[in-house]
Amino acid sequence: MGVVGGEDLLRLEKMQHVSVNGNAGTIATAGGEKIFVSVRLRPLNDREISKNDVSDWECIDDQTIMFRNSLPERSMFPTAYSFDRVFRSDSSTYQVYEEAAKHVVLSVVSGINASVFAYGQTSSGKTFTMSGITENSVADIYDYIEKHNERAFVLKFSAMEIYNEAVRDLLNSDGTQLRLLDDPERGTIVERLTEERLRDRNHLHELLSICEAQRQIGETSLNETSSRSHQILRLTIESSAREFLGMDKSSTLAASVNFVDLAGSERASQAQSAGTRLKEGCHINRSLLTLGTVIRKLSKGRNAHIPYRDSKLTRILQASLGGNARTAIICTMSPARSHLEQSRNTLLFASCAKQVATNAHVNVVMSDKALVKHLQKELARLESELRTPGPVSLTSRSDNLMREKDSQIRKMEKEIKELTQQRDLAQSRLEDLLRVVGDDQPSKLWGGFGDPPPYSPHHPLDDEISLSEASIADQSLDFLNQSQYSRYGNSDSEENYLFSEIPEGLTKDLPQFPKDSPRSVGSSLHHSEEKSFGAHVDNAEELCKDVRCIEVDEKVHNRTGELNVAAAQENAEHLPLTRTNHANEKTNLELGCPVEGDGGFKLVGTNPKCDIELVRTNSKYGVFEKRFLDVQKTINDLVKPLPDETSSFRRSSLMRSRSCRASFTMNSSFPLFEPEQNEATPPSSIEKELLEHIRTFQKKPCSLKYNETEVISSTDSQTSENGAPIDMLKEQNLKGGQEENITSIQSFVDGLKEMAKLQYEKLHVDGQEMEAKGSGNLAGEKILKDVGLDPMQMPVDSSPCCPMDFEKQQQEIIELWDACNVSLVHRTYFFLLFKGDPADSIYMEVELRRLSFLKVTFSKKNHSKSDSHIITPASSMRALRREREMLSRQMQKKLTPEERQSLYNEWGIGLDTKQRRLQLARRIWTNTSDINHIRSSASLVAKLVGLLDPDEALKEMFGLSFSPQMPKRRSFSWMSSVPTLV
Ligand SMILES: Nc1ncnc2c1ncn2[C@@H]1O[C@H](COP(=O)(O)OP(=O)(O)OP(=O)(O)O)[C@@H](O)[C@H]1O
Repeated sequence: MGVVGGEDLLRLEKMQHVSVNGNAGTIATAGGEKIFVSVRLRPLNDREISKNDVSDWECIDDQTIMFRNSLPERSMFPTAYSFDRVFRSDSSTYQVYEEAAKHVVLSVVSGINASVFAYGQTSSGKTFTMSGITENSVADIYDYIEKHNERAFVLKFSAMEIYNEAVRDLLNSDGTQLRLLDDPERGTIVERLTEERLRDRNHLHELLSICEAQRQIGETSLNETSSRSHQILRLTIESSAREFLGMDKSSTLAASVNFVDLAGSERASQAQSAGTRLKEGCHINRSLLTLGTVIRKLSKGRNAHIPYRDSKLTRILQASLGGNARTAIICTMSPARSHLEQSRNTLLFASCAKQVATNAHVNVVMSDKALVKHLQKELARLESELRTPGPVSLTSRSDNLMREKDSQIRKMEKEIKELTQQRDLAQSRLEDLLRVVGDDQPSKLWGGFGDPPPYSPHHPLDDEISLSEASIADQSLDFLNQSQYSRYGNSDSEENYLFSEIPEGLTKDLPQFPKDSPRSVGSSLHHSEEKSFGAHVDNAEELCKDVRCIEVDEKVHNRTGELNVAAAQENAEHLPLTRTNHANEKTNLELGCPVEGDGGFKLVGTNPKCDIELVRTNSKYGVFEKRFLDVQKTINDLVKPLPDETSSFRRSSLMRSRSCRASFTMNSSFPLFEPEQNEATPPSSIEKELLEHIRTFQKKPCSLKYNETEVISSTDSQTSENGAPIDMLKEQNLKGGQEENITSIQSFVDGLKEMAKLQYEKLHVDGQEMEAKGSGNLAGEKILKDVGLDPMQMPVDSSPCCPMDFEKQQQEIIELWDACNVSLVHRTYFFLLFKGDPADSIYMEVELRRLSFLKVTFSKKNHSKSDSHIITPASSMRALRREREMLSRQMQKKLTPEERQSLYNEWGIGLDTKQRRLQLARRIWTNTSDINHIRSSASLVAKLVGLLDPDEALKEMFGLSFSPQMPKRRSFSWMSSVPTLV
């Protein structure tokens, strides 16, 4: 872009058009214009040279600055950054001015606001650069004025600094703090700021010297004359044509140019600041952080809230950053290796700034005289309109209009009322359903429906972090990292400003690496003072991944909310709902409890306690109990001492039961196993018979149910996706035409019991036949064949429940849980419940098969997108992540700070790191090969979810403690365990 010359000015003036609503108007330039961003590298200074520091940065061309990978361990980092212009360390300030600032600065003479900023770490050369820029600008502006006698120019100058978040007038030495006021037309203005009308350029130079003298300077270990404040020098130029040249002579162009020399970001540790310097550093870093946030948000577009008001600096510079101004930012940086991280932060800031577009206008000011003239003309036009009689008198026309409008308004009001009622109703239903589907994060679910809460620099998750001033100074100086941390993990609200907010241009400009490569560009975002760069890469990668997930997550979250609702609705439709007592319903639903109705229960709790409660409070519990006792009796009958002579018969009964167990898991009401397993092991005739029988009673309403209603307990929810297993099962049932088959552990156990009964009957019949034929052994063998097992392959003592087998199975299950992203709460329950008791064998086996099936399903990757109820690896992963977030919140609620601290120590989480709770939640249940890790994980989760008496609660959860009279399962042989199992 060239310098605005006299011809440009004339052209602009010809374009003028003036708003009639005020005495100031604007003419838009063509579309938004991006901030012009340049980078200036300074030479190594004496201090750096004396410390044998080396230069790590090089400008490889006019637009690209590159990090020289002289250190092998840093070779993984992205290295190249492109900007509008980059300047080598030997570039002169004049060159910088000419190529990076002049075109912006001189817009001011055309009535366009302009701003030039210097941004960079302390001692990087901001003041050095800005004083040269200001000087050259003043010279050029005055040269321009002198060459354009046809216009009369009025120049005014004001100067301020923001020191420790207080605004001070640099042209007034009384040091009073100035207030900021909001002017509807002019934006933020500084009250009582001195504005000197300039006589000539010397006058301006004098004032500049005063400012220099007034500005807060302090010595730090990095800069002997470090600027401790942000300085804003403002030159306002008004111009009007001296002679009438065919344009409206009475209008004036007015614009300001700001020269902004920001204070430098600094690490307290590096600057070795203390006391006053440290306090200054904190203020500097904080305001720079806000500036970074504003720039970053602007770089993403203007739809989001831009927190200009979070600092005085951004408030004052609002127009320059995203409004009516043409802006150039010069980022200064040291090439020294010791400042590597700071330099990278500067480049990231610059990359963001590059994406920001401003919307500069030509500002035209009308004189009062011209305005009066314009208004008079307008008045005359309106009067003449009034005087002209139309076909309908004006009064009656306006009356009609009024009536029409009134009726429209009434209609709309009615509509609004109806819609509001509908909305409220829908909302309350939705709320209920959301609670019902069991996500314990209502706010999170709702969060997606509204705006995210306003940004707060102090994130709730940071609440455990007590920062010393020094650490604030350090931590706040990295605008990107800081914002990442401050938002990271807050799934309740916004958590989404992380990697996604890195300007696209940056990635474009950087070397492209494979997505999964540690070279991924995102790695450049993360930074932590204490850690090595190598470590940053890993962390940043992880962080960026998370960031992506979180971003996706929020969308997904809303979607999940919808799905859950849909799922709940669907489930509700398929459940035998009965009339409900609405007064109780609300509370029960809130508790995640089933709701008792007149004739049964309206289900759908996720709270295990409520499921238990259901059984106990059910008016038909007696029926349930009787039913149970019947089954139990049947079972006992089944395992009554069998005829002595038939030890093989005993064996075969065991084998049958095992075989049936297997076939049950394949074909019974646990449809997860249906397709695959059938192919693998075709059912034998007896199995077919049993299965047919099971299907029949499943189709018979409530034949196995203890009541008219069905219960889906939380134990059904065996992956993290709330409600998903139910959906999945239902889906499959529907496909298989078994619509009424609502599966639960409860019904699973019921099925087992029923099978046992069938077996017993079958055995009884066979036994009789056998007796009749006098060949018991043969009958035993027949049965064995019927169930598809070869007695030779199944020695009687081959119980899978010997400790070795149990551990093997347990390990397998743990691995599969991990692979299938199974809910941590489910894992915990299961793990704590099944500890190697032989009686657990069948449950272990079922779990193993269920998980194997799930894993196979996951690996198929053929879920149609419309199958929203099917669990996919991605959906279960998301749900697992939400569960971990929930657990991290539970840590805050359930653990004392001391307990947390000891856990952090135990789990190797640095006490000075951020998001410790989340870190911990993310670690649990991850090391599948370490049983101690698994134990600790389970015990922690149990504590967090309030599992006070695991032994008691868990058994009920898994439907094992039906019988109050049954003692703790302590059966030590597989044989004796059979009755209790089936
Ligand atoms: N491009 C350059 N060429 C030569 N010397 C430079 C250059 N940039 C800066 N310097 C020197 O480096 C020192 C620090 O510069 P300066 O005071 O401008 O840094 P700063 O970024 O304004 O620091 P602070 O934020 O602490 O105020 C000064 O002595 C200055 O003369």
